[in-house]
Amino acid sequence: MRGVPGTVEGYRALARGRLGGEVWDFFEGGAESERTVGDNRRAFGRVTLRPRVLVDVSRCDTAVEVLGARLRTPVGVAPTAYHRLAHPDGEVATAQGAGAAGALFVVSIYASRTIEDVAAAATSPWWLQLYWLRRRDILADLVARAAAAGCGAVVLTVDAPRLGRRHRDARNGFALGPGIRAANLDSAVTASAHLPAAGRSALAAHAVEAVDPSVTWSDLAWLRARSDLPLVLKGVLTAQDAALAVDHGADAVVVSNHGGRQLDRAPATLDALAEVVAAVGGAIPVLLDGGVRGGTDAFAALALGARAVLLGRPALWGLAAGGAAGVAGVLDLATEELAHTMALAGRPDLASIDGSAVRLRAEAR
Ligand SMILES: Cc1cc2nc3c(=O)[nH]c(=O)nc-3n(C[C@H](O)[C@H](O)[C@H](O)COP(=O)(O)O)c2cc1C
Ligand SMILES: CCCCC(=O)C(=O)O
Repeated sequence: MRGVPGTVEGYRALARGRLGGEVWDFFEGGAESERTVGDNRRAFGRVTLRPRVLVDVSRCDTAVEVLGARLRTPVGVAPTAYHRLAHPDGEVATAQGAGAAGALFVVSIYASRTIEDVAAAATSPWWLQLYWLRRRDILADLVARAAAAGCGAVVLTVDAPRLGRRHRDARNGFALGPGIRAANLDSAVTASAHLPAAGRSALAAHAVEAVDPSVTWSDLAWLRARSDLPLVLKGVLTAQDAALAVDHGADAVVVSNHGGRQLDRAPATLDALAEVVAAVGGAIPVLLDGGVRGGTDAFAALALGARAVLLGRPALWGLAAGGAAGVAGVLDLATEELAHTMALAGRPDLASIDGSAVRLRAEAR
């Protein structure tokens, strides 16, 4: 990659220059007014850091363990669909980039490379994200394949019984071209994602067809019975659902509003984090995604109780800008910024980043 960016925003600018308008809109966009997309960022803008001084920070250690995964950094890659939209090597490049950074990679059920190809390229832990498909036989087959390939956990996304209304994609009549497909799903199931129609997103139409909107807490036992892998629920935003997740045996939750792409006016994830952490009461790890754009954001989320954070769009920017090197570049930048913030805030390891390290102002400045 020529002209390696020194900031995550720099990768965004590079990606914008490389991606077609429709793909850019698909990556960048959110639901309805995109209010929640902005709120995720604004919440980080309200954070003030409270530094401690005269602490030995000659070594700042960002290593963390999550559900048995040993990671060099608490900044990982969130599941996002169809990485070949960003780079011809798709999720294989993402896995290589995450591996170079020692970071977690959560592979989407809508990955455009096979689980087996991703597993062969991965040198750091990876998990598989699922939507609850109407075709349970396909889900059962996927979790078995993932376990055989070395997957560390299954992440069930619970905030998308149908896709959010994303006006950019509808306006663009966004559909997948013939060259990029959900490589882990039977083409009979995915055909509708390739059918363009004026004024609607083919992906949204496909989701209505493919995803089972009737699933409830009691169905989790079905998934549990088909896999010994830890089960992570992604998309929890309230204390009530956090408590239910613990009651139903979830091994972790991800506080997420899907990057503002599902329920518009859902709370910013940083604002929802405290109530989820309190409700879980230390029983299981809590992760967060949404609006994390660097190590200082990660520091704030960790201080408010997250064990780790995930990057959605920034990982796609890195991938579009420079393939595996770009993904590693984004993750390394965030991790270096985290270590730097730890040093200047007098918190040399992740355990020392507690609630006393931050304050949330009422309004962003
Ligand atoms: C282009 C794109 C595709 C996504 N695809 C998925 C997906 O397949 N499964 C999923 O659970 N979440 C998906 N997400 C949501 C991300 O996992 C994550 O929650 C979100 O991007 C985090 O916010 P951020 O982009 O501000 O970092 C997607 C997000 C984007 C931007
Ligand atoms: C049916 C594709 C879903 C991808 C997704 O979750 C997203 O675009 O946010």
